[in-house]
Amino acid sequence: MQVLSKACRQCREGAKMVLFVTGMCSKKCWYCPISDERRGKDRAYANDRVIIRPEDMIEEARIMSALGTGVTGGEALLEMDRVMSFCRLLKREFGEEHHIHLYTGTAPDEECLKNLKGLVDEIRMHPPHEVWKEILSTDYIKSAKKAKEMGFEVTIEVPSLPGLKYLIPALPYLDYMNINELEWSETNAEEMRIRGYSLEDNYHNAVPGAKAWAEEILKDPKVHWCSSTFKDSVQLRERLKRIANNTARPFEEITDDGTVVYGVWYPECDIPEDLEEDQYEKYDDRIETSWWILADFPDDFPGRKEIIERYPNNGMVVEVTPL
Ligand SMILES: C[S@@+](CC[C@H](N)C(=O)[O-])C[C@H]1O[C@@H](n2cnc3c(N)ncnc32)[C@H](O)[C@@H]1O
Ligand code: SF4
Repeated sequence: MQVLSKACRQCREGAKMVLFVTGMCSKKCWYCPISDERRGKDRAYANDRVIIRPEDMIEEARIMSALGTGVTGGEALLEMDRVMSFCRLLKREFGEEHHIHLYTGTAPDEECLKNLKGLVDEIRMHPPHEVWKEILSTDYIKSAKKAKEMGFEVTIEVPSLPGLKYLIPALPYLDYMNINELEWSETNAEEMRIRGYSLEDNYHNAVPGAKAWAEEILKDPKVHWCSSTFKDSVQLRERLKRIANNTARPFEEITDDGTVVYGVWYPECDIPEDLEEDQYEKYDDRIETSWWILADFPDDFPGRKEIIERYPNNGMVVEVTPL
């Protein structure tokens, strides 16, 4: 039976915050999907929120009721002090049980692991594609052995590329292996085309054939396949639902996609007396209330009316429907 890591289980529930420590990285993986907006910039984000002060990160974790955090980048370990102080803060605020896994393209040595001990629960290494063939003679295996000895959970996570079978001998040194469906992005598109890869369709950023490369290694129960649709839809949707449950106003409806829906009325008369106070919010030019009140009783609300669907907590507007 497949064994799923704690980090992956929390991610599936939308309960893992993504902590992007820095966009800096000295490696040049041709398939790296990091966006131009983030790549090479020393700026930190908690999910999509820029971190100006550490409290921004705590606020983001709180708003989604995060049970854990995935520390990523760029190369997070280039900013060791920042990683340590962010993780320390998260553990202090949310308790030891707040599960932290850290992505790295490096093979952390003993000194680095000592710094992370007690702050990070799982080390998730990404040996670049060009070393897969000789994986057993790389520092990634040395690092995996040391990390396990020190009590970390140890995972290798790589994108699905030809040659995954070369990683099979690494499995005994690991707790888990994660194969990400190869993801197409604006920043790796040119390199993908050079290698003859194409885009599945206009709606998904998956590359056809990527699952077939993983077929053999996936027979091992330690190995987990993470599809790009899963990342784009399930993970995001579940996180939005958690944020919506914490932030939606009493008159907002939470959808199965984790968005919120409400009505907007630009009034041409006074607010009807039977509209209870917690059922609306008043602004200079408009009233926001339940969408169905405006849709079911249009004559009680003369003036322009519309239904808004948006990401929770004042997020991006998805749809505006005039009534
Ligand atoms: C983008 S990296 C950033 C963190 C760190 N620099 C590293 O390489 O692990 C995060 C994860 O994405 C994976 N990855 C890299 N390129 C990918 C691609 N094109 N599609 C899917 N996953 C990819 C890596 O294996 C790694 O596990
Ligand atoms: S190590 Fe990670 S962030 Fe750096 S180039 Fe490779 S995939 Fe991108």
